Parts: sequence; structure tokens; C-alpha cells
Amino acid sequence: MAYYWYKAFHIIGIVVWFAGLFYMVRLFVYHAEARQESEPAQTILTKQYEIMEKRLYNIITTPGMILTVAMAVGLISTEPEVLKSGWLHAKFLFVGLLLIYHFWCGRIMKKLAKKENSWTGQQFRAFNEAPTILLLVIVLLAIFKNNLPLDLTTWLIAALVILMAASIQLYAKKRRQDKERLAQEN
Ligand code: HEM
Repeated sequence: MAYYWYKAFHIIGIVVWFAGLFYMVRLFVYHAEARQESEPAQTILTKQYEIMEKRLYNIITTPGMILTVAMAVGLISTEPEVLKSGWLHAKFLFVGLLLIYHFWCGRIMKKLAKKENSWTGQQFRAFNEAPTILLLVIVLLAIFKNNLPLDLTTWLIAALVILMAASIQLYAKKRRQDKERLAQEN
């Protein structure tokens, strides 16, 4: 029974962790773009984003990460046999990358507060794609385990996911261009 409790809270932790990571980098985009505003808007906005980022990281994102990892330790300790599975070893690798991403976000947050980060909003948008890819790979590994399928259905789903991601990017690009054009006209 303990195994199911651990799994349930493992999944709840994942949801909280990812919600935090996705929102965090979205705030970095707004924060970076606020630097182009004139005063006093620039100071007011950047101060507000600093507070929001700090709270989000410390109250949502990091606790979500801790819950996910703690519950994973619970899962493994109740069923140590799972440690012999190849899929879990592969999962460790991708979760390792996710942890690096998490702490990297923490570093960026501190650098932004000290005005030592010069990434553009566009660079943060690209940075925000990484957790989506990691989420996809880790969930596929956790669900299919050692039988990750490579049949036609899988490739069709992969093509659909790529198509959807590309459409979202194109739409966002068009909106940004429209906004820039409007700003130039005014
Ligand atoms: C320290 C990192 C992690 C470890 C050691 C770990 C380990 C585990 C273990 C042992 C299970 C139980 C597998 C089973 O019952 O068959 C599990 C389930 C699961 N994990 Fe993780 N996990 C970690 C992080 C993550 C992350 C970051 C995600 C998502 C991005 C994730 C997604 C899942 C999902 C969806 C399940 C449920 C799979 C199922 O019931 O079939 N895990 N994890």
C-alpha cells in the first residue's frame, strides 16, 4: 500500500515541480523584456518580477522537486528490485539533466536580481523548451519502461507533437511581430 502512496505523491510532486519550472522561465521572459521599458515602469516591473520569481522558486518549484525526489526514494526503498531496471537508469540520466536545469534557474534568478544576466526574452523562450522535452522523455520512460515502442503509431504521435509545438512557436512569433509593428506605427 505504501508504494501507491509514494507513487501518488511522486506524481503530485512532478505536477507542482513542472508548473513551477514552466512559470519560472515565463517570468524570466517578462523580466528580460521589462528592461526595454522606460522609467519608472522598468524599475517597478523588474522589482515585481524579482519578488514573484523568488516566491515561486522557494515556495512552489523547489518543494515540488523535493517532494518528487523524496517520493522516488520511498518508491525505490519499498521495492529495491526496480533499481535493476534499465529504463530507470535511463530515467536517472534525464532527471539529472532536469535537476541541473532546476538549479540553473535558481542561478539565473539570482543573476537577474543583481542585473548580471543579459539574456534576451527570445533566449529565455528557447530555454523554456528544455523542460518540455525532458518531461516527454521521462514520462515515456516511466510509462513504457523497457518497452519503449518505435512503431508507426509512435512516430505519428511524435509528428503530431512536433507539429503542435511548431504551430505554437509560429503563432507566438507572429504575435510578437504584430506587436512590434504596432509599437513602431504609434
Ligand atoms: C529522482 C528522480 C526520480 C526517480 C528515482 C523516479 C523513480 C520512479 C519509480 C521507482 C517509479 C515507480 C515505477 C513503477 O511503479 O513501475 C516512478 C514512477 C513514475 N515516475 Fe518517477 N522518478 C523520478 C523522477 C520523475 C520525474 C521527474 C518524472 C516526470 C517528469 C517522473 C515520472 C513518473 C511517472 C509518470 C511515474 C508513474 C509510472 C507508472 O505508474 O507506471 N519521475 N518513478
